[in-house]
Amino acid sequence: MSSPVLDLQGLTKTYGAFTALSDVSLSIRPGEIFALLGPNGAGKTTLIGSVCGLVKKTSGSIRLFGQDLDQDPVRPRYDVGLVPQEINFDPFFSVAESLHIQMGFYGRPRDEARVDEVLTALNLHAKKDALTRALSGGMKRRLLIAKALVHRPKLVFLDEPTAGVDVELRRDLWTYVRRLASEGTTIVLTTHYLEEAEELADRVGVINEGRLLLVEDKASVLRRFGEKRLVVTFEQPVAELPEPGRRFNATLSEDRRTLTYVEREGNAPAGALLTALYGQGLPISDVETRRSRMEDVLIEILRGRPQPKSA
Ligand SMILES: Nc1ncnc2c1ncn2[C@@H]1O[C@H](COP(=O)(O)OP(=O)(O)OP(=O)(O)O)[C@@H](O)[C@H]1O
Repeated sequence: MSSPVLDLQGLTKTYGAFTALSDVSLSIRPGEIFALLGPNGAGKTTLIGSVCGLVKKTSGSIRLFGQDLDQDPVRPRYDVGLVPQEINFDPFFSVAESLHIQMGFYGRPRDEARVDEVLTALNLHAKKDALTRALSGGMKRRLLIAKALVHRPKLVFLDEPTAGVDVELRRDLWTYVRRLASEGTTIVLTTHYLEEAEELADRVGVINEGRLLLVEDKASVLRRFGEKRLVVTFEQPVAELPEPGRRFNATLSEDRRTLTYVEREGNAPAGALLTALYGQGLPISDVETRRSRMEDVLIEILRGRPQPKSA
């Protein structure tokens, strides 16, 4: 496998007696979209800040593009972009000017075409000459993203990029993030919109109280921690749990009209039970299935279901 874009070993950050990050080891692969998930105060922003130079780590090592930041804290960071949680630009610059300043800040030459390209991609070109303070909240967020990307970083941190933005912008951003990743940019995303992680991520990491609990492919996490629930409603109450239901360990409601089956990894598929029930000729009035979402899965993990081996 190609060498990691970012490699953390034993990363720890303490504030006095408080430990914000505890012995975090994590490798981010080139071109992946990695979602770092966890509750408020888990340590996500502290981790990102340590890589971007906003937080001074207490111990451990950070290698960016193969280079140890203790040895060279500046050069590798030129290829990193950060979309911070908080809006932080000078209100007196125009949109275009703030992007030119950003490029200069990252040591890139002035490049009108690049600024136009990023503004167009983020649907902000019409506001090119507006002062940043005259932008709406959603436009300010687009500009934050434009600023993080204008210098063509190889690794981009998106720290809750869609907090407080409308559905349309969220969808636009997802499309854009996918495009960046398909072009080879590596993305690390934190979000409390778990649907966002479910949509975008290749892998997820779950962090809580400064400790990384799990790192795994998204599909595998959903499969292993998630479940599929099949609810079958019969037209009339049945005398007892029909035979296929007993075989599958399904349950019957008190009114004997509804059968529920929970399919977890390793169980027989819900479809097989449904086929068997139809085979019995019992009149069924409704069938409902529900698959766990990332939100359910995260709650399960944070509740401390037996931990699998991390990747
Ligand atoms: N400068 C600081 N001094 C003391 N404690 C801090 C400081 N910065 C962060 N912390 C603490 O470190 C912990 C981790 O904070 P962090 O901002 O990394 O969480 P987070 O996972 O990004 O949370 P959120 O989802 O709310 O943004 C929190 O308990 C926070 O209060």
